[in-house]
Amino acid sequence: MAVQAFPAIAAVIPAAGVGQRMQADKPKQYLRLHGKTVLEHSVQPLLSLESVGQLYLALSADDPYFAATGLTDPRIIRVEGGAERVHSVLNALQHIDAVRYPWVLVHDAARPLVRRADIQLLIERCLAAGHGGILATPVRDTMKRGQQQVQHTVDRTDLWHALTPQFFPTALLTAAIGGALAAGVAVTDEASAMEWAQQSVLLVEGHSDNLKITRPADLQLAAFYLEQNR
Ligand SMILES: Nc1ccn([C@@H]2O[C@H](COP(=O)(O)OP(=O)(O)OP(=O)(O)O)[C@@H](O)[C@H]2O)c(=O)n1
Ligand SMILES: C[C@](O)(CO)[C@H](O)COP(=O)(O)O
Repeated sequence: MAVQAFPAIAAVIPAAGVGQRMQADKPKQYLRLHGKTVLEHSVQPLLSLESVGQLYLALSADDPYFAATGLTDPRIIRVEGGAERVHSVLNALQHIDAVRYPWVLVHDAARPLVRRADIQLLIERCLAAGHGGILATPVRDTMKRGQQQVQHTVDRTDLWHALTPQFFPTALLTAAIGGALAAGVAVTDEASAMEWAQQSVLLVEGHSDNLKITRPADLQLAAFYLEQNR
């Protein structure tokens, strides 16, 4: 029996989106990428961690695609998604026994290139710090705010792209998301809710190829990255 290096961890995969920006004939998490669905690629690195005891997959109630994936790991528990990503995540969190699984990883189904090593680094850094955190990459371009015209340049000092997974104490995160939603706060990632709850959030630099499949060109880019010796 291998010694468990980390405490028991639950994982949540929000996978109930329709992928409107992808303009595809099915939700982007079910598009094929190197012989597997995007979802399978996104889930595999989390399932490869012995410390992940349960993986909650938030799917649309009428999802007709999941059954055809190769995802049969007994740790996978299907739950119903919600109107927005945050509702899918919260519904999954509310199924977790936070005593048995005191920590939770939340990872987008649309991020198929996440590296196992980056997930392990996130967990190690957060456990050492004693609070949660996120994988992120520093912004490299000059950033502008505006619509048709530039309003102004945004100072990019200490500016990061938030990625996933995001890793937090289960009970704290569940309470923070519920509170932030009740307060009318826009919660587009788990860290937004933890910031609202005035909890510390660690920034852990991950690889910039951990992209979110969002628009059509992203799938080709993901395939290109997979062909590199990563
Ligand atoms: N109601 C929703 C909306 C999104 N997601 C998931 O949240 C992740 C990130 O969201 P996003 O990239 O915005 O996916 P979609 O909402 O599907 O994309 P779009 O906004 O283009 O429709 C995806 O894995 C998506 O499946 C979810 O579980 N439940
Ligand atoms: C959670 C996330 O991937 C972090 O960057 C991002 O906020 C998801 O945003 P989306 O609009 O739901 O794609």
